[in-house]
Amino acid sequence: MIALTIAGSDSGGGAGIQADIKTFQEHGVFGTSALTALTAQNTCGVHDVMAVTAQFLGNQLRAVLEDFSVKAIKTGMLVNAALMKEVAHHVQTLQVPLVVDPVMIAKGGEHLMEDEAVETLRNVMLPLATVCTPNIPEAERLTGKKITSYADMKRAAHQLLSLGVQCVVMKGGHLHEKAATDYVFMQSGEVFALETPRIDTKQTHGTGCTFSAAVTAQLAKGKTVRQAIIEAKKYIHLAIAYPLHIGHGYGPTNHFAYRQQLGQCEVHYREY
Ligand SMILES: Nc1ncnc2c1ncn2[C@@H]1O[C@H](COP(=O)(O)OP(=O)(O)O)[C@@H](O)[C@H]1O
Ligand SMILES: Cc1ncc(COP(=O)(O)O)c(N)n1
Repeated sequence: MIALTIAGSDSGGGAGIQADIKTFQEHGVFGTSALTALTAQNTCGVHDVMAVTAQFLGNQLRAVLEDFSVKAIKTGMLVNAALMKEVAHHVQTLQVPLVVDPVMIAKGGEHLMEDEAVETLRNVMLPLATVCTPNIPEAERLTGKKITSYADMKRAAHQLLSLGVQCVVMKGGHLHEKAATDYVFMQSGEVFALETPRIDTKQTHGTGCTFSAAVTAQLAKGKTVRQAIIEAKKYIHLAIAYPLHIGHGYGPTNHFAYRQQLGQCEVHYREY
């Protein structure tokens, strides 16, 4: 099985392309990549960003897509509107699931996407997405409305579904302090919540990338969207629950924890 990640490089190895490829590998999926940017980054912050040109991104995508039978694709840090349009140009005719993680701001507050690119992310990338995985601030930015309750989240999800996204995973951790709950809204009208205990930790660098890469790996293996999201939730929970304790800031998650069976993870599933 082969998956493709289109994202930025994190020199610290916990987020971005590095997190994606490690996650693919841990799921038994061969990872290919197209880089949108290099970041000089560690667990303490992002020190510098160098974006590639749209032409160079296009060359990487062509090289990968003309040689490999890619079964699922994810996008992470896309930087600017020109790179988003280049990605859309290459993926829009492919009949493979696309996971769009709308990466905007790093945990340390540094911008990973130009502000004005939000419109292109919404109008060009989201209509192509099988799954979109915003956290609350990203969903607020995409919809232009504040989210402080389940009702707000539902309204925002429906706004995103109306753009053509097949499934919206609202990472609602920001609303429920005691649990890490994600709310899943499907184009079919199905809604369910996935809940795991919230781990009290600072070692959350790359959680969003890792979660969306796990969804992508599962889709590449032929799992349904629902199965992929549930398995990814287990993967990210274990990666957070058994940290590596490396770096001096917000440490990375443990990409090995799931395959090495370091612990159990019960995902509490609730239908709405
Ligand atoms: N402290 C935590 N304990 C358990 N799960 C968490 C914790 N923080 C985040 N998660 C889970 O990790 C996944 C990624 O979410 P999140 O950290 O909100 O993404 P992002 O990096 O985009 O902000 C979600 O499934 C979320 O529920
Ligand atoms: C290259 C790159 N891409 C994405 C993120 C966001 O990380 P997170 O998964 O913690 O939101 C990051 N810090 N660096």
